[in-house]
Amino acid sequence: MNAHAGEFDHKDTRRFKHTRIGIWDLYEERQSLARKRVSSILQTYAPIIYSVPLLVRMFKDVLSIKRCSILLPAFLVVEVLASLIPAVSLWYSGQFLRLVESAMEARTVDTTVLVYFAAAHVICAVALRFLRYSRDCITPPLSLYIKQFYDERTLLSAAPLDLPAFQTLHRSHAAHELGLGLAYWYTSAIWDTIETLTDIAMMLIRLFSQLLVLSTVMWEQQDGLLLVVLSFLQSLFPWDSKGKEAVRSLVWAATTTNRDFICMQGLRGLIAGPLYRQELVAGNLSEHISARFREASQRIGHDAVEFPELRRFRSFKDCLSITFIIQETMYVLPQIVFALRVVENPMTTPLSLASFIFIKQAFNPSSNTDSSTSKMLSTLASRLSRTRDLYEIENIRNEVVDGTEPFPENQQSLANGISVEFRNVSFQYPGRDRCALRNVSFKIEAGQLCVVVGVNGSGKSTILKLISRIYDPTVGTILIDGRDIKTLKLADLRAAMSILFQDYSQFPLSMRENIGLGNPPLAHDDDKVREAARLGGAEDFVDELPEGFDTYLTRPVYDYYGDLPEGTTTLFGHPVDFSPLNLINDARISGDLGIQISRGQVQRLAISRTFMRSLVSETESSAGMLLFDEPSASLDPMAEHDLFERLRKLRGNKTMIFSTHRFGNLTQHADLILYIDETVQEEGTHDELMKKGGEYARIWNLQAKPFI
Ligand SMILES: Nc1ncnc2c1ncn2[C@@H]1O[C@H](COP(=O)(O)OP(=O)(O)OP(=O)(O)O)[C@@H](O)[C@H]1O
Repeated sequence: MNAHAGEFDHKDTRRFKHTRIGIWDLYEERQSLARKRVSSILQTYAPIIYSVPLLVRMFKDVLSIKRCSILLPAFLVVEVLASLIPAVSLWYSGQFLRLVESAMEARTVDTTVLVYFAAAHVICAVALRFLRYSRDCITPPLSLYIKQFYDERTLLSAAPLDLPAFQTLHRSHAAHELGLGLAYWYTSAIWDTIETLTDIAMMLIRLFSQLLVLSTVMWEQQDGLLLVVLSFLQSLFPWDSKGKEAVRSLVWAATTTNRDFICMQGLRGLIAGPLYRQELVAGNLSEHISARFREASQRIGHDAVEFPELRRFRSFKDCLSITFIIQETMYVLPQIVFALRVVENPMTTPLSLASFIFIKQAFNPSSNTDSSTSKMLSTLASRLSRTRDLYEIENIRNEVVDGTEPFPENQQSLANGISVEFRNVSFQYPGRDRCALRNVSFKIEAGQLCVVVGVNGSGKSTILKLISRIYDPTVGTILIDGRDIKTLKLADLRAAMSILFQDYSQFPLSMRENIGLGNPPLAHDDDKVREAARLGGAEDFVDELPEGFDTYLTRPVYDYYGDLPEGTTTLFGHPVDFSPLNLINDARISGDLGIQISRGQVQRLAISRTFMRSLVSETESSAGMLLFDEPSASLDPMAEHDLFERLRKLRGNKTMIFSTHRFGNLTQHADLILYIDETVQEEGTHDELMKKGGEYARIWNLQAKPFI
């Protein structure tokens, strides 16, 4: 779609026409018939016209790559020469045609000239082969360097994005592709665009040079030029409508609100996604899903398809419209003109039949690939849009604005903890109507142990996310050591605290790196990594893994295999068995070979990462505040008990904030308990809140009851 975000207001019925196509709602910009025709041509060439600045930027960037500054011009020179050769060849064919015509009239032929033409033809053919060979030599390194350059550049642009910006990116069109990781194939868009652009440019050079040659050759023939121009125009514009969609406006969008179709797509994703398979099998869900899918599909009927399919199917009838019939006629226009002129002047044929056939052949769809022109252009449109997406990533700005003041002023002060104060803070997640936090105020003094408790969805995690500035409050102020959090440099703020999120993840890296990333400056220090693993309770199980700390649980690289599946035999009877390759991997890097760790072990790994930052690096970079969001959710009671013991012993005077809905282990040691439900409902120590007999006391008693 060519409309930019914000311009497309489908509710504006004066500008946009709404059509229902099966389950899809199509919104198209209204256009007059004349505009529609222009627009159909524009639609074909518009991607190039609109993208000129983007293309200039892209070529500049590519030329700035060291080796490409030579390879790209060389590639273009070879391409230009190769596309001029058909014109040279055509010139000789024209001369040859004249020779034959005069030979037929005079009944004699000059053999020297004949040999000269034959030799010229052979030289053209050899030169063309040589140029194609040169192109094949230049293309692989050129495309490789370009891909590598953009691969790195995209990764570097996406890496510093904060969470809101990244989520915005994910909601956008680009993210759909980006979701596949900053995939290598995605960055190939640049090379694909260059290749398609070159193909189109060369096709135009070929056509124009042939036009020039033909005009010269046909100059003296009465209707020669007219027929040359008519045939040329056919080649230039995508008049042919065979199998193509009906003309549509440049600005359009299609959406569906059909719940059955949406559900069907969801079920498709559920079946395809490796993440869900375990639960599908365990929950015996396959039959249910199949039945749901069939039910929904039957309800929708034949319209249960993606929009382009449905649109193509429906637009068959458009192919019978008057416009399309006129277009078809355009194809045979040169023949009609030729026939009419012959009928008009039967005695003095304005153009010989041989010349006419010659012109037709010069613009023959199969020899000039003009039938694929529109296909090339539509391919270019999609490639350009991928290229634009790629550049868009660089333009995305972080939503959490960096502060300017260093923090803390004195690094030693971190050892005594950091204070946090919320003043009338409210927060609404982007796209949500409801507040996750409403008018929250509290103060946690430096060095205090604070436990935030509350039921599911009460806003506990959100408090921690605001303290670490994953998001900024919608209203209100947060003070860190008495200073507005927004004024502090983000890097300093985050270095001064360590946070373990509830939705921690296991990175697709080795165990060592999974832990080491908690504190990158110390990641190379094996002793520190091991110590962090011990404190986080991960050391024992990591040691038992096949490669110990070098083990990868998920292999981040895919292997590629031939087309014959494992277990079959080749034509010569050799069994196809890829297991030796697996063994190589087994020795080097395990991943995806059946190694799985439990959820609790993944949590221990994440805790070890937090320890790496907060406790191991006492001297190098000390964190003054430790934030833990449900750190023991997947731990067994022993592990939970040990973890809290270790944490309390190691924390010294640092501020520690826990979020939990399990009250027992921690709350009794807390200096401050915040009972949250959208806002602070109760506040105090365990004894104070028990005495108060409010909601905290009620839930505590509820949890303690089975043990008393
Ligand atoms: N990324 C998000 N986008 C939109 N809404 C969110 C997001 N994260 C949380 N919410 C919503 O904000 C509210 C508070 O969520 P929060 O995660 O802070 O609760 P919690 O008390 O930590 O819950 P739990 O005990 O289940 O972890 C909930 O209604 C939740 O649905």
